[in-house]
Amino acid sequence: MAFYKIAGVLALLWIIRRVFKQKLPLLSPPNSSLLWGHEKQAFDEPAGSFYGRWFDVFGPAFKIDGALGYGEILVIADPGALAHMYIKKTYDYGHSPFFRPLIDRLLGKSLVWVDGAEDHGKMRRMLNPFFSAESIKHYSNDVVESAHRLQHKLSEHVQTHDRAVTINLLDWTWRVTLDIIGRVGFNHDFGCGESPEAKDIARSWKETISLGMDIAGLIAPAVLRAFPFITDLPVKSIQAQGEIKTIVRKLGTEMIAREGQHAQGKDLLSVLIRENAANGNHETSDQLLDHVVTFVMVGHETVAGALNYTLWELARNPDVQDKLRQEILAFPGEPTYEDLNGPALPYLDAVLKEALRVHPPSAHTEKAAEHDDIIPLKLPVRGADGTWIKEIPVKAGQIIYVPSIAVNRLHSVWGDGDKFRPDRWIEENGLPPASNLNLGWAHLFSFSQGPRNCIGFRLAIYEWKVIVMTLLRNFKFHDTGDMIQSKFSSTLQPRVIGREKEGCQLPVRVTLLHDDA
Ligand code: HEM
Repeated sequence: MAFYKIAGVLALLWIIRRVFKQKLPLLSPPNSSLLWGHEKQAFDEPAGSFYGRWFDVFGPAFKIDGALGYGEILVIADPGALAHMYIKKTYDYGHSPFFRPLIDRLLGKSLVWVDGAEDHGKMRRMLNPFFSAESIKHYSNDVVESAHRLQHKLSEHVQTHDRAVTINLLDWTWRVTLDIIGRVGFNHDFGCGESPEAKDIARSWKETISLGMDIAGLIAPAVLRAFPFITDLPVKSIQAQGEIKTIVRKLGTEMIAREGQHAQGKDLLSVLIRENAANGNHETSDQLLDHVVTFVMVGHETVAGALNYTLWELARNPDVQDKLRQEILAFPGEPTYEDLNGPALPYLDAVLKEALRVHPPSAHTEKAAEHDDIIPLKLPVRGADGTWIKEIPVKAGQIIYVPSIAVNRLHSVWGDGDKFRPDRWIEENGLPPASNLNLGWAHLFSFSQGPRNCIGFRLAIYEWKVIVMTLLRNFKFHDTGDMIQSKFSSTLQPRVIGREKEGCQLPVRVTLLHDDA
C-alpha cells in the first residue's frame, strides 16, 4: 500500500512539474522523450558529444528537458556566462541540491562539498598553503621517487612478458598517483599500489565507476534530481560510493593515530590535525576524516585519468610521441620544479594542455542558481522566439549543466576542437583569441575557474610532467586499434566498444625504449 501511495505522490509531482515548468527563452533539441527528456540521448553518446553537437547548432547556450519530468535544464558553454557564474557570483551558483549528498556519500563534507562564501573561504584558506608552489618544491623528491617506482614496476612487467605487452592503463597510473598523495599528503606509503588498503581503494573505485557507465548511471542521478527528498536509493552504483568512504576513513583513523595529536610536519595531514585541535577537537572529528577521504580520492584519481588519456593519445599519435621524447631526452638530468614551469620543455607543456583540453577528467559539472538572476552572454544566441538573446533570466533553483569537455572543444571557437593536436599550443596564431576563451588555467575549463577552481592544480601539473617524462624516457606506447568510448562516471572513463562488459579500460601496447635503440 505504502508503495502505491509513494508512486502516487511521485506521479503527482511529475505532472505538476511538467505543467508548471519554467520556460527558459532558449532553443532546445528535438525528440524530447516523455520519460527521459533529452538526458538519455546525452547519456547514450560519448561524454560531451550530445552537448557539443547542439552547441554547434544553437550557439553556446540552450536548454534540455530533464529526465522524469524534471523540467528545463540550462546548458552553458558561453565564456561570459561562465565568468559570471564561477568568478563574479561564485557562491550564488553552488552545487546542485541533488549533487551535494552524492559528494558527501563519496568524499564526505570537505572542500569539494562545502558551500557558501564564509565556510568555503575559511576551509580554502586553511588548505591553500599546502598546495602552494613553495610547498610542492618541498615535496618534489617524493613525486620523482614515486614516478621511478612505477617505472621499475612497469619495466619488470614488460620484461616478464617477452618485452612487449598490452596493458590496461587504468591498472597502472593510479598506483603512482595514489603513492604520491599518500607520501606528500599523509606520510603514508601505498607501496606503488601493492598495499592491501591501496588494492581495496582501487577495487572499490573500479566497481563504482563501472556501475556508473551503464543505465544505473542515468537512472540514479535522474531520480535523485527529480525527487531530492529521496536521499538513499538502493541502487548499487550509489551504495558502492559509500564503500570507498568507509575504506578510506578507516585508513585515515590509523594514519591520524600514528601521526598523533601534536603533528608538527608540513604535510597535509599535520596541517589538518593542527586545525582540528585548534577548533577544540580532542578526538578525531568526522570532518578531519572527510578531509582525508577527499584528498586521497580527488588527489589521485583525477591525475591518473589525465595520464591515461595522455598516454593513449601518444600511442595513437606516434609522431607526437617521438617529438615529445626527443625534447625530453635532450633535457639533461632531472628537471626541477622551476624547469617544469618555465620555458625549458615547451612541447611537454603543449601536450599537457592539449590532453587536458580534449580529455578533462572532471568532464561535467552541475550547478544550481541560489537566487533569481540574469546570466549575461558574451556570444549572443538565437532565442526560442527567433530574436537574439544577450542574457538569460533564471529563477532560484534553476539547474545548469556545464559540460566542461564540450566547453573545452567548442567547435565555433577551436575549429577542430575534437582533434588532439598539441602543436596548436606552440604555433603562431595556433590558439583562438583569448577573448573567446575562459579565464581558468591555460584558458581552459579543465581545472574550473574562480574561487572554487581546483586547489590541487599545481600539484597535478607537476606530477603529470614528472611521470610523463619518466615513462617516455623508458617506454614506447603503441596503439592497439581498439575503439574507445568515454563516459562521465564520477570522472571521465573509457571503455572498449564491443567489450563494454569487461568494464573501464584503456589498452595500449608497451615496449622498452632501449629495445628499439
Ligand atoms: C589533472 C588533475 C585534476 C583535474 C583535471 C582537476 C579538476 C578539478 C575541477 C574541474 C574542479 C572543480 C569542480 C567543480 O566545480 O565541481 C576541482 C576541484 C577540486 N580539486 Fe581538482 N583536479 C585535479 C587534481 C586535483 C588534485 C591533485 C587535488 C588535490 C590533491 C585536487 C583537489 C581538488 C579539490 C579539493 C577541489 C575542490 C575545490 C573547491 O571547491 O574549493 N584536484 N578539480
